[in-house]
Amino acid sequence: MAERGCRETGTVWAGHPLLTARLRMRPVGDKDLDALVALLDDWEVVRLTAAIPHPFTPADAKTFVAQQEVRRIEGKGVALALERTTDNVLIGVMGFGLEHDGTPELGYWIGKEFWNQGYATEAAHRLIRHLFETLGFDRAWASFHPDNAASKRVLEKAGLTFHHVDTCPMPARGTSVVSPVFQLRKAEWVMARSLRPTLLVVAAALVDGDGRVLMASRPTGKSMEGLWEFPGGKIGEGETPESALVRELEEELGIDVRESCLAPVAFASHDYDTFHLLMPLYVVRVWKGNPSAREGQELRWVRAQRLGDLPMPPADIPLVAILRDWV
Ligand SMILES: Nc1nc2c([nH]c(=O)n2[C@H]2C[C@H](O)[C@@H](COP(=O)(O)OP(=O)(O)OP(=O)(O)O)O2)c(=O)[nH]1
Repeated sequence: MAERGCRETGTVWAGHPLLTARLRMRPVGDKDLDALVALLDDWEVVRLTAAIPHPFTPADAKTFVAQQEVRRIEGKGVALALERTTDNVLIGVMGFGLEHDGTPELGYWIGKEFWNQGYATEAAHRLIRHLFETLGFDRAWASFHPDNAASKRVLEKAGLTFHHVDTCPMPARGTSVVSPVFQLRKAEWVMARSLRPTLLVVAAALVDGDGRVLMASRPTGKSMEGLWEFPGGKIGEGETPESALVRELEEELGIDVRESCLAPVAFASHDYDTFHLLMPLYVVRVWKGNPSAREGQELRWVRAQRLGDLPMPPADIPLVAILRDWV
């Protein structure tokens, strides 16, 4: 490990959940016991993993959670529950350990009903950023069973490449296997990230006479579907943020807003996996027409104090506290 990030040496967890577009990642705990058994007592999920017993019982889940707490406290590694933000459902676990050679080894599994939906890649992107940016590691690696093509794809999408092969023990299967070892260096990761575009989006907090804010659900089939966002959209070529917002509000909600009625109050600056989002937020208190859902979204008027109860894109979460003061 070269330099450390902004954390003390020996710390493997910064204390705050890691957020992705669809997931909240936080240490596993007792509240996950039932869900762990439900997802892991499944031969298809565990057959290519090294250390997960089969069958997987409630006692195994208790032992796992207790062991992970000790590892985290001792600074040896952390296992993060992958919780879906829209419904708080546990979909799998991803984490890392320093036991092998002091550099983080990634490990993960996803419950069968959540396979092939991009969750592991999404979580891996976020965990790698945590390792390099927050914890200051300069390399991460992972190995996988040679029959596990899905695991290989996840690592490749997260930017890891083949490094060497190694004999890996699989204690829970009573064997060992010659496995490919993939790795990613921080310098390569920084280079790949510098190629991502910055996406300019503009959004509005429409506030009614009762101090409620209009939120829109992201429609089915779009990224982050089901999360609640501020109406708005991408700033087109030749548009100012204000002219783009006036256009978007007409297209999405059928309302007529004057540029002079847009009050800039905050902005979001957020790293998504494939782009960086820069999004000014304007408060709008005056408009013509009744907002109606024109693009398949659901609309909801929400008191500013209750905005935090809605599942939102991670970029929007810091905006909620600011809006509470404004509205
Ligand atoms: N309008 C809006 N977009 C948001 C918010 N928070 C947030 O992360 N975004 C992201 C989601 C999208 O990636 C992008 C908005 O672009 P858009 O509204 O034109 O998006 P879209 O879903 O049609 O985009 P796409 O799937 O076609 O790329 O900004 C928000 O509060 N309001």
